[in-house]
Order: sequence, then C-alpha cells, then structure tokens
Amino acid sequence: MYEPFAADAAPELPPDAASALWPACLDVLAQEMPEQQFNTWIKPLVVQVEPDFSRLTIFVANRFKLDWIRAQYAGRISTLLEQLHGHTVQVELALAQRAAPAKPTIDRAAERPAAHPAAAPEAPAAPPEPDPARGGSRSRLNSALTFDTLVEGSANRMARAAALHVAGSPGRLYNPLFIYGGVGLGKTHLMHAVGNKLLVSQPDAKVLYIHAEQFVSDVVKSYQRKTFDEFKERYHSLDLLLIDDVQFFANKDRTQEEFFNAFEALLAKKSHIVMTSDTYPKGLADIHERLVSRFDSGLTVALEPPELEMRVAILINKAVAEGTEMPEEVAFFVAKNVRSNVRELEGALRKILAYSRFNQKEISIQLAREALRDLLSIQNRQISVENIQKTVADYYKIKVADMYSKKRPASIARPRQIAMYLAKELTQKSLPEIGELFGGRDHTTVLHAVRKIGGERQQLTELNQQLHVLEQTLKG
Ligand SMILES: Nc1ncnc2c1ncn2[C@@H]1O[C@H](COP(=O)(O)OP(=O)(O)OP(=O)(O)O)[C@@H](O)[C@H]1O
Repeated sequence: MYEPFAADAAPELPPDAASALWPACLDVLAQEMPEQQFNTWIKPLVVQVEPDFSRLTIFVANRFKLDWIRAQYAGRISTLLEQLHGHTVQVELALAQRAAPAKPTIDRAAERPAAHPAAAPEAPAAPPEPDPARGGSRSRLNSALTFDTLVEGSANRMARAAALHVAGSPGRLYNPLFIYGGVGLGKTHLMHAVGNKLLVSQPDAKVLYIHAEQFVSDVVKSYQRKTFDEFKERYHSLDLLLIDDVQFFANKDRTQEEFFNAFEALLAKKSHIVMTSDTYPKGLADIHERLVSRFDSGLTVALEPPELEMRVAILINKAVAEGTEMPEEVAFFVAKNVRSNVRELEGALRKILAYSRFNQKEISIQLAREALRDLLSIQNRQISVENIQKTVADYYKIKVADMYSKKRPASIARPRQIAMYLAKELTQKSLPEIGELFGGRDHTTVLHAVRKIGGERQQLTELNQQLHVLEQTLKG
C-alpha cells in the first residue's frame, strides 16, 4: 500500500521531547504515504496522549473510518510510535462523538503542515495528570458504557444486578464486588456502568476507573519520584474505585502491598471497590493470600459467554446504535456462528456493516456469509466438546459413554472431570452448556471439576503433563 519508512531512518526522540511524539509520527507518515492518502485518513485525526505516554488514543469520526484506520494504519502507527519513543505506546481507537474528551488536550494534525519533518511542530500540551477528582471528567469513565447500553441475559444477570445495587448504594452490600469472566464478556463495560450511574445520582462523588497496569505504573512512578503521599491522597480519598484486570498484579509485590493499603483504607471509610479479573479470586496466581481472601470477602460474580438470544439482542442493539437495521434472521445467523464473546460479535457486526457499505448491498444472510467468510471457516475448525470427550476417553481407556453416565468410580469420574476442564478451557461453551453435554449435569458440577483440575494442575506435574498432551492432540 505504501512504502514504510526504514526503521533506522525514523528519528529517535530524546525523552524530554516525548510530548512531540504524535507530530513526529505524523511527519514520518507524511513522508511515507501518498499525499492524498495522508490528507484523507491521517491528517484529520485527533489524538490524546496519556501523560506518561503509555497510551495514545485516536478519535475517529465514525465507525467506518475507525475500522479502516484500524485495518490499514494502526499497526504502522504503533510501530512508529515505539521507534520514536523507545517504549511501547499502546494505540487505541475510539469514536470521537462518544469517547473524545470534551476539550481534547490534543494535537490536531489538520492544523499543521503535512510533510515537513524539519519544521518541528509545537509540542502538544499534555493532558493534565489524571487525578481522580469530583465528577466524571477525570474519572476516566467512558460515558458510552452504561447500564442502558448493556444487554441483559442469563449470562450476566447476577453480575448486572449486583453492579446496579452497588451503583445505587455504594459502600454497603457487596463490597468489594469482584467480577470475573473470559475476554470480551463485558467486565469493563459493567464497571464503567457502575461509575456512570453513581455519578448521575452523586455528581460530586470521587470515582476512578483504572486498569491494573496503570495502577502498577503509578506505584512505580511514586516510588521513583518519592511521591507516595500524593499517591495515597489520590487513591485513599476515593468514593468508588473501579479496577480492571487485577490478575496483572501477579508477582508485583510492592504494587500488591500498595493495593492492600488502598483497599483497607477505602473499606474503612465505606468507599466501594469493584474489581475485575479473568478468573475467580482463588484462581489468581502469584497474588498474596491476604489480598486474595480480601478480594473474595464481598461478592464474587461470574460473567458467562452470552447465550444465543442475548447474542441476537446485542447484535440488533449495536446495529441500531450504528444507525442500521439488522434483520432478525441475519442476527440469528451471526449469533449462531459467533459464540465466543461480545467483542467478537461486535467485530463480526463491523465487518458486515463495512461489507454492506462497500458493496452497496442490503444486509442479508448471504451478505453476512460473505463478509464473515474467514471467521466462519475458523469456527468450523474449532474443537468440539464431543471431540474432547472422545480424546480423553481414549487416553484414559474408558468408554465415551462414561462421559455422560452417572457412574462414580474414580477411574471414570476423574477423566470425566478432566474432559469438563478441557471443555471449559478449549471451547467457548458456558458451564450449563458443558453440563448438558455431560449427561445433563448441573453447572456447579462442571465448575467444581474446572476448579479442581485447574488447581491440581498447578501442583501435580504428572497431571500437568497429561493435560498438555491432551491439549496438543486436540489442537492438532
Ligand atoms: N451485555 C452486553 N451488552 C452490550 N454490549 C456488551 C455486553 N457485554 C459486552 N459488551 C461490549 O463488548 C465489548 C467488550 O466488552 P468489555 O471490554 O467490557 O469486555 P471485558 O470482559 O472487559 O474484556 P477483557 O477481559 O478483554 O478486557 C465492549 O464493546 C462492550 O461494550
């Protein structure tokens, strides 16, 4: 498409010039790309850079442009930023009307000449240090992620109800609220919804949404700069702390200690804490026991992969939000084929919308089939529960029928538990769906098996090896 700038030709910025990062990136892109492409796609971009330059958010006017920029340019931008800054800079894309800050503290490419690398533009003003303050603007909340835009289904009913309760009466029941589940199931959405709802009823509340990695980085910074008092003031004074992906605290002792202190301080003053993780508290690896037990001391709720009807509702709602109508039969077709998580569902929807616009065709099952060609062929190759049952039965020399039977001798029950564990690990099926496929067992039986085998795997080398062999066999 265009000739990338040679890696060693990209000028490295001195650390103190980091605020000129985006302009420098633009200069390189302007040289690399045909002028018309640059002017159409890159020049109008508005960006926001995190104060520590760990992340750069690109705001784009509409979904179509967002998809295009993500597909065509995001990779190159990310590589360039890393070359220029010397560290990884996470690149994110967001819709301008929904997520752009009211007054972007940003460099606007359109205000600068397109391709004059020598004429170093004025450094953009860095956004203020995101101190949590009263009200929403510095809470890092995304105002688009609310309870209104969250579709309810049995997969998230309990978590949603608990989150609603916390938003209505923070500091009382369910403190901390610990939400766990696989990728793209709505954990972050739910957290933002709690913060946004609380701010509607209490606009002065001190709310902060933060990713665990950012917390780690704040701890490191306050260490380096000896600003622990400020750090404490910032975190210990909150009314609501929303902290995402706490599994990232693994092996970070100092961070865990600081989080423990913040946790105790917040609970003592009846502030609320909501956390998310990819696993339940006891499943967290390399996190201190005293922290794990505190994570589990309020309410722990799971988010399951959405069931079919919920996936259909999500597709239809998201299409409406994009200004398009998706016929129900198309939504069912997509929902039947994209089962893993909501993020993938959104991706499928974006592909269908883009495909329909490009080809100027109505949305139909045929069009969806064409737009999702690649994805559908991958789905067909996915591991099935039936295959897992057969492979595990062969390996442990039991009958496949024993996978569904009620027999309980250990020689049968254990392989069955192993198969349940693998079904949860390697497929996108929910616990109830797996239970159903194992002779109509209850989802709690499956959960017990998943926890037991997962826990033992950490301790028993032999079991770990067996599981490894089974996984390799199944993945082919
Ligand atoms: N029930 C739902 N209704 C509508 N949209 C949803 C729902 N659940 C998730 N989403 C959307 O799916 C996308 C992924 O959700 P989110 O980022 O909250 O997932 P996550 O569980 O935090 O994933 P990860 O672990 O990868 O961070 C978001 O755009 C979110 O708005």
